[in-house]
Amino acid sequence: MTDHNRPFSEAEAEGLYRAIYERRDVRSQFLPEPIPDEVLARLLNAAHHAPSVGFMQPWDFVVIDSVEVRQQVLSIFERENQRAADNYSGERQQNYRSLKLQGILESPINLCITCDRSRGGTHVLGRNTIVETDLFSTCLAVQNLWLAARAEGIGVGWVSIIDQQQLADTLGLPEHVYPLAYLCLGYVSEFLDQPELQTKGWRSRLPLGDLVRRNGWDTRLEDGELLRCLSKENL
Ligand SMILES: Cc1cc2c(cc1C)N(C[C@H](O)[C@H](O)[C@H](O)COP(=O)(O)O)c1[nH]c(=O)[nH]c(=O)c1N2
Repeated sequence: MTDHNRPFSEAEAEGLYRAIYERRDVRSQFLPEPIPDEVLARLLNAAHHAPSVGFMQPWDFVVIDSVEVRQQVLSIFERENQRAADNYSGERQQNYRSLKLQGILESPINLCITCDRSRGGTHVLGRNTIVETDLFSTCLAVQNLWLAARAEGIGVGWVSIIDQQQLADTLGLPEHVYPLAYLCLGYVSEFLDQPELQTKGWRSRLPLGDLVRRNGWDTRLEDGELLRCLSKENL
């Protein structure tokens, strides 16, 4: 009988950490080959095993392989991306415009992970005070899928430069269903070592030691073992 309480073997733990560290947001490296349904089903099942407030499971998965629908979503992206570029000027704007921020048509499958805000009725256990916990839960489903996809050699790119209402209309979502994540999925030519925004000089990973505080906001880690270990992790 399997002992479900045993810790992961070293190789299993390493696999999990690999998925975490080598997961990338993918926009430019998609290959057109299709994702077999069997593999897609595994990814959706990984998402479906995410934690959720009151076991609400507020997600649905809208699988989009129609080129026509994807073209409509791309148009929504293009309008919003133009507006986003207007937030910058000069060199920063040029850099922004040079970034590839979606792979809607290049990836074989787009997936909208939605959050049904009414699932489970009016009183969901744990959602009495913080009503956004249904959205948080759905984000965890996205992350489960993202990590499982990495382990399967499949890239995922999250496209959020999109007007949510226009997206909801395009997909015919009911009013109580929120389009939380629009994702592009496909096999890739490579997974980059670093976030693309970092290699393109947009923004770098922050030093972890600067982000850890103790017992309250005002106390940073000045020295000690934890800070030394965190600095090592950062390398
Ligand atoms: C909620 C949310 C929304 C977006 C993203 C992520 C998340 C979590 N990211 C991807 C983001 O840029 C990326 O995760 C970071 O740059 C870090 O890179 P890696 O994911 O580690 O490769 C993203 N990327 C992109 O090209 N277009 C987009 O619209 C978005 N939107």
